[in-house]
Amino acid sequence: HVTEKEYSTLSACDIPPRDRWGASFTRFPFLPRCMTRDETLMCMFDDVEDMGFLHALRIERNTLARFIIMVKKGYRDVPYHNWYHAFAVTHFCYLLYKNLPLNDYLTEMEIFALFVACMCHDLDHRGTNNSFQVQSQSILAALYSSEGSVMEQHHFAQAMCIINMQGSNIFGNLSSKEYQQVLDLMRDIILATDVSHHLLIMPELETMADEGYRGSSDKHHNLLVCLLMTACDLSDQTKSWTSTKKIAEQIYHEFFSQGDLEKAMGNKPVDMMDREKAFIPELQINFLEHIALPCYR
Ligand SMILES: COc1ccc(Cl)c(-c2nnc3c(C)nc4ccc(C(=O)NCC(C)C)cc4n23)c1
Ligand SMILES: [Mg+2]
Ligand SMILES: [Zn+2]
Repeated sequence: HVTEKEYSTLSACDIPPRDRWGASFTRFPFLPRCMTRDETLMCMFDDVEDMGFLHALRIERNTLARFIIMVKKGYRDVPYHNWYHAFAVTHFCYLLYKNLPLNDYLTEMEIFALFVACMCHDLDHRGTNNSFQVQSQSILAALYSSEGSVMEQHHFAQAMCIINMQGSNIFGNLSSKEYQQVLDLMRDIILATDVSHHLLIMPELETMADEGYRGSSDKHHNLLVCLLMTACDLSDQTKSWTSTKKIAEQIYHEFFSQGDLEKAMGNKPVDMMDREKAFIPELQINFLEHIALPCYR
């Protein structure tokens, strides 16, 4: 539920982002996590406005304001997968838009779907991963384990709940064809945030990088949006060392809490989630070497 007071402040004033946040706001070194919680809402609104999506997709300002507030409410207060993660990921998508010629490679609908998927991609995360859902026989595993990507299916379902709420359907003024298209894109992109999906498509991404991107290929469009989504999801790794190190601490806080839960349930956690076994520097070098660096390269 969003009160009139909450959304009216957000949708009221429109100052250009550079004037409000400074020139660094649109550059890759910008640290989105240095903003206050209230500023993140205005910043997210400015990102959408600055990309011209309000006009292009006929979104009413109050609808966008309510949507952003509902998405923020949809995140839990867990160490890493909280609202600030969603905000940092989404702002990086804006940085990609401002610093790279995305329009040469993707349609406007794909870019918009990517941006909204960034906002929603970890909705209602509990700080535990897919294997924990199955292991603990959680409600989400009961709902989704047959199709795999348990958490990612839940994140998408939560996004659809917000979209279907009166007053926050930012896709409400799209044609029925565009509406179906953007929801299909959202689903593909959010499901692609399952790290095992990224590992699966890495060979295809390397082939596409070697052979060159073909704008005429639907497959290449799909591979590129998935790659950019992962680039946004991992974007804390592209910032200053201080920031990156602080994020790693948040991540292992979540991982070790899951490991403690698994031990309490009589199960053996994987080393990276076992605070007695994990050696963070080595784990991080492996993650950066095999997943993060190849992604940005
Ligand atoms: C793209 O989806 C996700 C989902 C969840 C997380 Cl936490 C991350 C993520 N974002 N930043 C990081 C950093 C700095 N280190 C990480 C170290 C390990 C793993 C991990 O899941 N390893 C197991 C797997 C390879 C089988 C994820 C890490 N990670 C990305
Ligand atoms: Mg996720
Ligand atoms: Zn994420």
